[in-house]
Amino acid sequence: MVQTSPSGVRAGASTPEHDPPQQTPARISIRSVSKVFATKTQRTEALRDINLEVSAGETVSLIGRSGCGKSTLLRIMAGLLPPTEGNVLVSGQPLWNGTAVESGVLAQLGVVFQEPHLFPWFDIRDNIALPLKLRGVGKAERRRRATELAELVGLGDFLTSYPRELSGGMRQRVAIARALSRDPELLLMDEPFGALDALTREKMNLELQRITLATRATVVFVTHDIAEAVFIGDRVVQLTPRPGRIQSTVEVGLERPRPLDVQATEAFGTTVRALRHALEDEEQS
Ligand SMILES: Nc1ncnc2c1ncn2[C@@H]1O[C@H](COP(=O)(O)OP(=O)(O)OP(=O)(O)O)[C@@H](O)[C@H]1O
Repeated sequence: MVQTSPSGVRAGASTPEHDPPQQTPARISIRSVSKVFATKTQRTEALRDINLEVSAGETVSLIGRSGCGKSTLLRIMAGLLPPTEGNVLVSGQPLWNGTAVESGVLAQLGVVFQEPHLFPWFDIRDNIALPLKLRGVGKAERRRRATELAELVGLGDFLTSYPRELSGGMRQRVAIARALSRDPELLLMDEPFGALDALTREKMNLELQRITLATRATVVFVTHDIAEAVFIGDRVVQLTPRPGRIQSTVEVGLERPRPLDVQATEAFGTTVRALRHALEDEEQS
């Protein structure tokens, strides 16, 4: 386990000031992002000067106490909320052009939320294929790809079922398959398993690992749960609230694929304890 500087930027990673030439751009790069929510009566500085690089194929977990800005950061990365300052680069291309989003860059992203947001009147195959339909992909190709993805997430036998016929974990797997349907460069996940019971959640953690290893997807994963963050992440980035800033970054040096019982190992326990102490220290300061 390696803990890096409070800036959260690893040694050698690019920063706005020092852009290494001839280096493959990070899959996603958050450059000096700040976000202020302002109304007539209230001003909330949700994020201040966030810098973070995520490499291709890497999974980064974002943790922090409620209100520290995790969802705000993910929404900015997903093109749903413009930053007040700074920008997000996807494979070196700016996502934001002022308050407008570059649709070509947006097309490289897949997003999964806590609620799967499936269409009840579409069967599983059509739910998975919806982004392809919106992009004008022909029916035969859509069906082929949706079938392949349903199999990838373990739902090959449920292609013609409807969302109401599936469990919460299965519905969330449909949402993951749908997010993967466009072959995204990057999968952004905001508490995707937060509404599931503990056992289903563990199973989904394993599933996500299997899917990301199979697709080599780059993932940014928001969670409240420290153990989940460590199990899922190659790195865990801790945000601190008011304003949201990166407090620390922990490298998780556990090999993949990780079985569930990796959680009983000393290395796993040490990483979880270090993060818990960091969160407790922050609470007392
Ligand atoms: N649309 C908004 N308008 C005003 N303030 C907002 C808005 N969205 C978020 N905030 C504020 O920004 C801060 C960060 O909120 P955010 O939802 O990003 O935190 P979070 O870490 O995801 O919290 P949680 O873990 O509880 O989901 C909070 O103080 C919140 O009140």
